[in-house]
Amino acid sequence: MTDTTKKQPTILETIYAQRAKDVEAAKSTAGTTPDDIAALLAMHLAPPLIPLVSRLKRNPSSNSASPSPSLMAEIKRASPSKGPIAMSTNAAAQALTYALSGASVISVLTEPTWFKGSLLDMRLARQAVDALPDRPAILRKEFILDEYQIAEARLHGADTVLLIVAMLPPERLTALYAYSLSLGMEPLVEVNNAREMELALALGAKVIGVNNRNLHDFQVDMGTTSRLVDMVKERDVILCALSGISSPKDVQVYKEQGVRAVLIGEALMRATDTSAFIRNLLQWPEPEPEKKQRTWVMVSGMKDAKQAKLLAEAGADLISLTFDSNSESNITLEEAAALSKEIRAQRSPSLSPATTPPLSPSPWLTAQKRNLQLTGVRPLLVGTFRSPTLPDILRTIAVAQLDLVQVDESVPDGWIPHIPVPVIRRFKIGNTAEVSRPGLHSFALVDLGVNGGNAVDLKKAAEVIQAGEAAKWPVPIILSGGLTTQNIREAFEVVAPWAVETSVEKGLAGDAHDFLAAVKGARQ
Ligand SMILES: O=C(O)c1ccccc1NCC(=O)[C@H](O)[C@H](O)COP(=O)(O)O
Repeated sequence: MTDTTKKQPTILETIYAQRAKDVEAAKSTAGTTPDDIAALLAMHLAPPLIPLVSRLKRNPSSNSASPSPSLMAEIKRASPSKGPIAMSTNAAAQALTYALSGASVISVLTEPTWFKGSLLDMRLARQAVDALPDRPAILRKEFILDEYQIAEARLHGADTVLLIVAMLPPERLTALYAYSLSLGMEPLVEVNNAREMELALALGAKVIGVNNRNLHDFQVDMGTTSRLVDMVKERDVILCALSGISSPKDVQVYKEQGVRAVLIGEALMRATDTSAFIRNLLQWPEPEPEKKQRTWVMVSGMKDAKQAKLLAEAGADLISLTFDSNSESNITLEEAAALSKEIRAQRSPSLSPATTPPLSPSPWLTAQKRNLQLTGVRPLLVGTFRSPTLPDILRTIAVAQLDLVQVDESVPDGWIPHIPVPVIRRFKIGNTAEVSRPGLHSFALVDLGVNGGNAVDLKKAAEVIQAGEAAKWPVPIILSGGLTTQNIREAFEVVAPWAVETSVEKGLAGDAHDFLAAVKGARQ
């Protein structure tokens, strides 16, 4: 017979009990014991952190006169209250979409039984956004009851963790809060009523989320946040509203009350056009369309400073010196140093204050291109290497004061982080799978593999660009090989590259000048 006097556990109590068991199992598994996790943290295997508080203060509207709240966008496949929501979600792809839509935080549910999440999801979400110039913070959204889960979170790439006041005895809450801070992570402290808010404030929490959902009975009351707003007024606290938010009206009400961030799961997971949905929900401005920039020109094989100056005056943006003893264009270190000195003395960078456009979310190569364009210094000096050693590259950069280097496939990826200037990686047209890999080379040169005059397959190069960086940004490439005064207009029409490359053959600049003139004529 069932004992009807015995109180049924709430969902929060049930999840707590299961997570306590899960933590014990993980702690007693060889390889993931607390000592193992501590050793891995001591080896600095956890990726670098970003601070939650300052990241939460930045969003696509934060420079406007009346900024809207920031977004904590949640990856939520399922939930105890709704069951399956979006089971086929790819956490990495979803994270990238959120990041490029302007989210300040990506909240990843890592609980497997009711929410169908995992630490792997969180790790992949982190990896997917890692190379973005202003990546969102990663929140481990979990039922945290033990320091072990916080250490695990940090190791797997979290910048912050959730602490639910309703679930933790006050001394546990205090200990977990302090432990999270000791690992550099300011937690998101979740409350649901005034008593819990007092506890969170007493803790000194800087980021407090009011959950509109009562985690014991699933009831969502959108007034929960509004009722607690006054308790944080005049305090150095970022107040966030969590749960049940699905319309611009919901956000507008919170904005007027001084709520600085909203955490949204289900509504985002069900949106068909996530970016448009987010912009409308938060009333963020449309991203400014990329201003059409003139196509850049790189002139390679330069050996003569006077020639370089004339070509720069004629519009060359990048002047490349070849370091390849098998090439006729090879330049010695001494010659390169002298040429570099002359070019540097002649170039006059604009000293007027930089016009810095507002930071808008964009993927890696697009951001590198934009940053280079913003330098305003022309021409930039490139060192082009064939089969170099790393010390060769480093010494040449130092002696010839190069602004960029160009390397071919012989250079291992692992060297690139050791090269102190941006790297252009040369890809042969049939072998372009890695062109848009983020976080390594800053620029991609796609070589059509044809010498001037022969027919070039422009369609293949167009496909590389259209394959898209992070799906929808055209991949900015430097198009090289077989470009002539005759086919440059067609190359612009069919491929629309960010930059094109030509070379000075046998020290004669005539062709390059003609090429630059043809580029000028062909630019739309
Ligand atoms: O969402 C649930 O059903 C739930 C049940 C029990 C404990 C926690 C639960 N959700 C966690 C959350 O706090 C939400 O995922 C989060 O605030 C986003 O809410 P929503 O925008 O309503 O998906």
